Amino acid sequence: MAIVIALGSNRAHGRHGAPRRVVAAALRALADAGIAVERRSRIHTTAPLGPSQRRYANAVAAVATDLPPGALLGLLHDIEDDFGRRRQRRWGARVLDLDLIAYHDRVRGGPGLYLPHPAMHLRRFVLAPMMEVAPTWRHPILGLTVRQMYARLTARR
Ligand SMILES: Nc1nc2c(c(=O)[nH]1)N=C(CO)CN2
Repeated sequence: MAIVIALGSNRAHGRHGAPRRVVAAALRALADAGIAVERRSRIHTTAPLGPSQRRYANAVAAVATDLPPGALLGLLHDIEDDFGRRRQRRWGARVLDLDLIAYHDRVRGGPGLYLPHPAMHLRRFVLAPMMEVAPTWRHPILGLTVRQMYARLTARR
């Protein structure tokens, strides 16, 4: 069981600085917002998926909170806004992206929030850091652990 948030940045922030520092500051912002960060991965530098040319800083956090998923997502959006994220360009360079990846074994099919995150099992930049914080979490639809999903992704290439 785990509530997992993925953090990503590939654009510097005026005050916080480079993407790695943005991610570190965002982890602190979660704690400041009352979200207890139980485990956090190290900050990975990852090749961009999609059109952006810039590398990302990515991390995941396993958190504890009494907030239900929708309220937690709202809080994540508030933190993104505090970091000056602009929402217009899909998959453009971004200061801070916070995704709710998993909420224990909750399954939810939108609108606005899908659980688990529908692409999590295909994204190395989510699964590699998740291996550090929740390798035994099991995907409630696929029936696979993080370790198994990561192995499948790695075997493909
Ligand atoms: N490596 C990497 N690539 C991405 C990422 C990300 O966080 N890391 N986020 C995206 C939009 O959500 C698009 N591409």
